[in-house]
Amino acid sequence: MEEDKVRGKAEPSGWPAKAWSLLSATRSESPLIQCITNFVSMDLMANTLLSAGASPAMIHSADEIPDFTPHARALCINVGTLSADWLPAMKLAAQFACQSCKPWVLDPVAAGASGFRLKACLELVELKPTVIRGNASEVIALSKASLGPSKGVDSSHESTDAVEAAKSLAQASGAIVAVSGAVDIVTDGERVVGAHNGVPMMQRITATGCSVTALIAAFVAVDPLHALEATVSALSIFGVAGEMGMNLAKGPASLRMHLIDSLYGLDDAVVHSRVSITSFS
Ligand SMILES: Nc1ncnc2c1ncn2[C@@H]1O[C@H](COP(=O)(O)OP(=O)(O)OP(=O)(O)O)[C@@H](O)[C@H]1O
Ligand SMILES: Cc1ncsc1CCO
Ligand SMILES: [Mg+2]
Repeated sequence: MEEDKVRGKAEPSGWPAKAWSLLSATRSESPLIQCITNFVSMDLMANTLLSAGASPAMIHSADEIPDFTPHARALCINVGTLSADWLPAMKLAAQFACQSCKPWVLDPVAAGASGFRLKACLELVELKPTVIRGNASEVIALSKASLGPSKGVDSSHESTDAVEAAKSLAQASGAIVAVSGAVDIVTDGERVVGAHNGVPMMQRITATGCSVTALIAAFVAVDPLHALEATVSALSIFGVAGEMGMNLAKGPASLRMHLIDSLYGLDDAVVHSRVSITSFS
C-alpha cells in the first residue's frame, strides 16, 4: 500500500522521549551555535535558535573565526547567498570546527543552480560536515554532483524521491544526510528514518529550511554522538511547532510568528502526543 511505503514501518517508539530530551537539553544548556548563513535567513534562523533555548551567533568574518569558532558548540554553514568572498571563511570555520571536534552542519541551498555553487558545496562536503540538510532537489544535485534541472532555492522533487541519493551522499561523505519535505528523511547511508510532522504552509515562509538546519546544529551540539537521532528529532520538533502554529495562523506571515511562539512553548505533553518518527529500514 502506498501509505505504508510513505510512512515507513510502525514501531514501538521511543522517539518522542528522545526528541523531548534533546529539546530540554537545548533549553537547559543553551549551546552557542555559530551560523554563517544567507542574508535572507539570518533573522528567522537566529530567532528559531533563541526560541528553542540555544544561543545564536551570526559571525562570518574570517578575521574572527580562529578566536570564535573553537568556542561554539556547533557550526551551521548555509550557502544561500554565496559569493566568492564568503567561501574562504566558510571553509576556515569548517576546518576550525573539525579541529576542535565540534559538529558542523551544511545547508547546500540551491546546490545545482550553478557550477560555482555546486563546486563550493562539494568542497565544503570534503571538509566533513556532521550533517547535510537540504531539500530533495538540493540533495539529488549534490549526490549526482551534476547540473541537472533545478528551480533554484525551492524543491521540484518530493523528499521520498531522494532516498537513494541521500544514502549515496551519506556513504560518500560520511555525513548524516537529511532531506526535508512532506516527510523529512534522515539517513546515515544504512538506516533511513522519517519525520512526519510539519504543515505544507511552512514552504510558503522563506528560510524555514535554513532555520531547521540551525536547529539540527543545536540538537547535534547537545548530543554529538547521536547525530542521526538529533537530526530527525530537530526536524520533528520544528514540524510540531509548525503544526501548533498553524492552529493560530491566518497565512504565511502569521505562521512565521506563531511557529516561533509554539517552538518556545512546546511542552512534554505536546511533544509526546505529536512527534511522529518512523524507521524505513
Ligand atoms: N509538504 C510539507 N508538509 C509538511 N511540512 C513540510 C512540507 N514541505 C516542507 N515542510 C517542512 O518545512 C520546512 C522547510 O522545508 P523545505 O523542504 O521547504 O526547505 P527548503 O526548501 O530548504 O526551504 P528554504 O530554502 O526556504 O529554507 C521543514 O521543516 C519541512 O519539514
Ligand atoms: C530565497 C533565497 N535565496 C537565496 S537564499 C534564500 C533563502 C531560502 O533558502
Ligand atoms: Mg533551503
